[in-house]
Amino acid sequence: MVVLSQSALEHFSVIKTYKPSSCVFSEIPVIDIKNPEAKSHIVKACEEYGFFKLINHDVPLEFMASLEAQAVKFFNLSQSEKDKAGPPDPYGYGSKRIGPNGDVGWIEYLLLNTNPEINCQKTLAVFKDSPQIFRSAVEKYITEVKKMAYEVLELAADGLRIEPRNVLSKLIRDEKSDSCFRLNHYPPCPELQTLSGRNLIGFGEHTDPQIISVLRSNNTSGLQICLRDDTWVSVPPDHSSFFLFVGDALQVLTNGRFQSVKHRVLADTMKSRISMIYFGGPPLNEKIAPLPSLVSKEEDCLYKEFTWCEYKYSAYKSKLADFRLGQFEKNVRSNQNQNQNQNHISPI
Ligand SMILES: C=C1C[C@]23C[C@@]1(O)CC[C@H]2[C@@]12CC[C@H](O)[C@@](C)(C(=O)O1)[C@H]2[C@@H]3C(=O)O
Ligand SMILES: O=C(O)CCC(=O)C(=O)O
Ligand SMILES: [Fe+2]
Repeated sequence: MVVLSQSALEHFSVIKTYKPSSCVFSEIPVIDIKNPEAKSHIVKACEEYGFFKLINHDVPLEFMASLEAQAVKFFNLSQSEKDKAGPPDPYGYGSKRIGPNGDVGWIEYLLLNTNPEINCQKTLAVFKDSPQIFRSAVEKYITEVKKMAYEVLELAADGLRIEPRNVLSKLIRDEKSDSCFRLNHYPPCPELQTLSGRNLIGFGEHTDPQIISVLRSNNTSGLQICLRDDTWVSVPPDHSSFFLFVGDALQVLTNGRFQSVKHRVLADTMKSRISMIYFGGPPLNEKIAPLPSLVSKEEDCLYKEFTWCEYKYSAYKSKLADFRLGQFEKNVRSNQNQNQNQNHISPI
């Protein structure tokens, strides 16, 4: 990614934030996956925040480190080399532009389908003499993270007392599951120092459309989540743990009992942030609707049924900050309420 002069920054969004010390998320739910009470802790965190930190997992730290090293190797290549893995369609390398509808951020990324057969040739080709090293680092990491995500969804089903316990996990375990994986790089932006009290958006606010997202980053901060009272809080980084996000599809499956969490990433002046995120999605033809065991009366059912393909299609027509679930609610909210993006983002 090319380093830009300050005048060139004007295409990006900046926001005013509170002093960093006053908005650190100190109450972040930390869940030990091996704790016998983990199932109820997961349910509580998904209800209250749609987000939690997971510790004591079995994903080997060396898998995280090897993949991070491969990501650094890729992002350190020249711009012209990286561009050979783009543009994202949606898979492949992208820089600054996120999605097809005009969103931009201080970011470059690689978006991959978790099925290695789909569309990753152009990315592998960039690794010239060592594509197999990159591919194996991605596969080893994803295999372990998926196992952990299945277990989390099974614990969530136990905590919700729904049966069978794989009712949620089977959706992302299916060999046709439409899951994807993203490596993000947020370069440092020294020019930010002159924009006192303002922050540059790395990845704009949004909810993830899938069932569950599992994020791991290096030790650089930047991730923020939006609490129920609409305040943004910074999540202290922890490179050996995972951060899990409830996605829109899980919100629908639980009839709104779990809520997808709005999150965003701010760029840092000095440090590079590298993150890797697994997005567990259902098969394209899977019908998504509130699970009958979580809806006591028909009139309490909050969402219309849709296929994952329909939701994904509509997501790709939306902008990052749009409230994508609105059109699938049974009692469609007014346009004004549907716009959740109430933060004041201004060009520089
Ligand atoms: C602006 C967009 C990028 C996105 C597709 C979309 O049209 C709206 C949802 C975005 C998002 C957010 C979570 C994941 O990073 C992602 C891969 C996804 O599934 O939905 C991205 C999409 C993308 O970058 O292609
Ligand atoms: O890079 C990060 O830390 C989060 C990015 C994110 O939310 C996403 O890729 O959907
Ligand atoms: Fe996200």
